[in-house]
Amino acid sequence: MNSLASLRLCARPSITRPALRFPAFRPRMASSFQFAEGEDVPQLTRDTDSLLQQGWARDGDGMGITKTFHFKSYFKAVAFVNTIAAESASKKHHPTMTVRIGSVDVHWTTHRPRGFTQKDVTMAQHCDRGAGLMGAVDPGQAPAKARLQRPRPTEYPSTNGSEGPVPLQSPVTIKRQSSKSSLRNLFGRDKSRVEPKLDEIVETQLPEPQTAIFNDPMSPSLMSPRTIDSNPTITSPTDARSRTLKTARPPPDPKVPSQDQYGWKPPPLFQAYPQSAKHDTLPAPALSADTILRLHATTARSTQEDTPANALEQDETAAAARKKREQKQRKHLRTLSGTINKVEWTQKIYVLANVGYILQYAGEGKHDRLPERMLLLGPKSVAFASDAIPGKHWVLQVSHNSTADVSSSAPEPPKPRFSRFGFHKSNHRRLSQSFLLVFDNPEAMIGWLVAVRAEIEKRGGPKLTQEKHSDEDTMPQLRSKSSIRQMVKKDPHRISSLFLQPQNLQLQSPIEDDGQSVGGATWQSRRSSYTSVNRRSVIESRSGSVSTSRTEATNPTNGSSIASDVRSSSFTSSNFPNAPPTSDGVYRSDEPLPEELDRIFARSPPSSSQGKRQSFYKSPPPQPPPITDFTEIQDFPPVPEALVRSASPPAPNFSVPSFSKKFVPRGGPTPIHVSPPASLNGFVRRGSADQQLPAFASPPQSPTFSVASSRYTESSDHNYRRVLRPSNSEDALAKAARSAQNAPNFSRAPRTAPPTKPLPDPHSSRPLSLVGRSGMTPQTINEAEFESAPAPEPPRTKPPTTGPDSQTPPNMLRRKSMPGLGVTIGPPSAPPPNCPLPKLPRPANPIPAPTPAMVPIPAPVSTPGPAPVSVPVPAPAPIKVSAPSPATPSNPQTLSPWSPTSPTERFYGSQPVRDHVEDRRRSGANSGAESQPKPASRTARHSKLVKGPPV
Ligand SMILES: C[C@H](O)[C@H](O)[C@H]1CNC2=NC(N)=NC(=O)C2=N1
Repeated sequence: MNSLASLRLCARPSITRPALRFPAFRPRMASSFQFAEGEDVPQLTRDTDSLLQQGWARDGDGMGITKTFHFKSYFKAVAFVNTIAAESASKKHHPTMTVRIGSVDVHWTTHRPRGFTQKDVTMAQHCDRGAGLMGAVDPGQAPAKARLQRPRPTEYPSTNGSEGPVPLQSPVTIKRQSSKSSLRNLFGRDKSRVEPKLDEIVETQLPEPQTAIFNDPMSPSLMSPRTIDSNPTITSPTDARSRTLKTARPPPDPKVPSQDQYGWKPPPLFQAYPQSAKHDTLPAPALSADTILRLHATTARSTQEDTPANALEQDETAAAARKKREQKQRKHLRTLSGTINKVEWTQKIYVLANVGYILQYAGEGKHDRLPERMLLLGPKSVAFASDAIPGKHWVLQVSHNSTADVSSSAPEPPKPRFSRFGFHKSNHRRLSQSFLLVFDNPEAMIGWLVAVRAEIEKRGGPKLTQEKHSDEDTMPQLRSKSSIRQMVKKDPHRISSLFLQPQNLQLQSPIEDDGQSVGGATWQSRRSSYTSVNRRSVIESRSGSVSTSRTEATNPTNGSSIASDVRSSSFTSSNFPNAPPTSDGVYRSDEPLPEELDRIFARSPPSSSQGKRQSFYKSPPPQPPPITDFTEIQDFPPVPEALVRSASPPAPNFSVPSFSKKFVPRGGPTPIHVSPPASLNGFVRRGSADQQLPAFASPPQSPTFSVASSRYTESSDHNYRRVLRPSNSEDALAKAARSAQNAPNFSRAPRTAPPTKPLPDPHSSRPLSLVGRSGMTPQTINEAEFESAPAPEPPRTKPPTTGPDSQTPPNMLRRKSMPGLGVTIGPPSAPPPNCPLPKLPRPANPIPAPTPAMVPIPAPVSTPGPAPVSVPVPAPAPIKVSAPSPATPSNPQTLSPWSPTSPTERFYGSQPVRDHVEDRRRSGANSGAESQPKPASRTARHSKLVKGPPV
């Protein structure tokens, strides 16, 4: 392609005027600019002057600004253009760019209102930054060389052939269009091409990958959902080169861990940017996410081992043993957390390539540095808020369950592209990895969560539940989510160290964790369940979004009872896609939500079988088309939902709602609002069987919290609490509460808890929903997992909930995580609703304790259904949990621990919020689920969802 073509690809409007000539005369004074109306002239003048000093020049009419950026290669120029194009799309402000072999002319002006604006300034500044990242050079350096050294764009042997230059968009297209043969050809070509490229690269210092990488990588990556771990070495250009060479010569060895195995090469940073749907520079612990998760998992496992016994131990007698175990686990967790904290933190650049993979680059280095790590998103991939890193409240975990997730236990419907293309299955499994993206604020995390889930959904993963866009709650939701996490962690005491572990467990668990979660008797298990729950909740949150829509529908049923309730209910519904069924009345089929259902399915499955993650990932969706899935979902729904709910119920819900809202906007792709309703409807339609789900959903509704950020919290909390307590989290909740009180240190839990309220469940709010959402396969939960899960839960209070239902075990696992959630927020479980949970319920039982948080919600619902069953039981516990979370807000003690720092805390810490929370608690305590007034409305909903079963 020629430069113009490439430009066109990138820049929409302005492309038309490719040849803007930068004005010969470039006034150095901003005063000569014609600013558009409404601009802050003084500020704009200052900014403009600054730009003029950075090489920008006023355009001919003074209504715009121009600058030419120089690059050593055409590709770099294109990469730069793509970077700008991405930002333009994001900011909805587009430049006119002219791409030349070694340079790019950029012109910024505002068409409406006509004139020069702050937007132009901002974008121009972005250009300067992007140029730096892309390796812009001085005018004299690149052009000539580039031309001489590099073949013209048209000449480039792109993998595709002609389109070498346009790596950005091609990937997606390629994926879809490409067939095995085409892919292979591409790869083959790449290799052959490698040498030439290498030369170029060497010269330019660009990684060979550029051409090849782009083309190949993208398509391959697209093709394969697997996670690829690029060797650290890859990072260095040199390494990359060597790799390239190696790659090119010998076909990829399946055994070799290198990227080659996967059939594609990682793109250098500058190439990745243009393709990025999202990118951020984030702090990362020295320990890899996998390592962290493993640590947690290990702990969890140990816990799980105990789990079996735990299930039995649920009895008071067992309590002592549990405590001991928990203590041990806690120690482990603490150690882990300590380790993590001690580790050095470095800046990493994370790029979510629109091709479907997440790339991690060193924070610093050459523009063409290769990714250190890569994770290919696929239907089995899961994204959710994680507590894996102690002290970090806004951690997005993205895991690819190659093996464990879906494939192992549940049905992996579609093995997407890899199988098709003949990728090495072995690699798949090997690849499963996780990313832990540490954000400093919920918004950022959510943004990523939404984006990642959208990518997962694109790849056949569970559909993202579109969450309602309640403008209002967005912030609260997020906060609430965070609070949820905190809740979970703190509640359990575990929070500090435990937080990490659980998550890890969960993360790891997907594959292995499941067992853990299942068996996880002690803390870890619980925590893991917690985590899972949270995650689930996150996932659910999306579903929650769906549920939100449900909520609306629900509202009708409930009537005007309480707005907050409604929200909560909606959350619940969202959380418990399935829930609707249970609630029957609650969810109305008003809105058909095929998509949601599908999503739910996908999600629900996770809940069903494997621990948390799987449940998350299980999202059956991947395989089955949304609608189609629907049908399937119906089959699975009960279980999956239950699982989902149980798993993430409490937290997820909460988080989901809030997230959903937030997500929706960001997540553009998946409209939260719409889907939720559908899911609800679908659930409803599904029939009573799903009720369980609904029940869960309702708990998840904890979203109410989010909704209620103000009011919601209370009402939702109450509900959640009620529900949750009974179901999973009783133990967890109780513990959580304790922890909250005892462990002010656990800033997270406390913090998160409060915030969560706003949305669904403060506890789980953000992460969970988010997490849950990503496509979990709907796989049916492994019974084993469930069982194991239950065990863990028992240790905590949850066991009761889960214990009751052997079925719930799967849920239990989730619940484990959920317990925490539950603790934090009653309803977490609800979130999962989106996913049609296949068979979560029973397994959950074992995990009762863990699930609590989530379980609570589910429990009620689940009672009826398998997965949900666990939920019901937990209800009591959840309540406690919720109480704790609420406590945070209401209870100074709790609060102090949690929130001191986080915004969420502030939010919840606010007197009004606290009051609400306390009220909820009180009401919850009193009525448990239904009795209280405000709660009543909520309760009613819950009752719909939850009541039937558990209560
Ligand atoms: C609706 C949309 O946001 C507007 O048309 C945007 C698109 N991109 C734009 N880009 C530029 N450069 N100026 C504009 O006024 C503008 N308007």
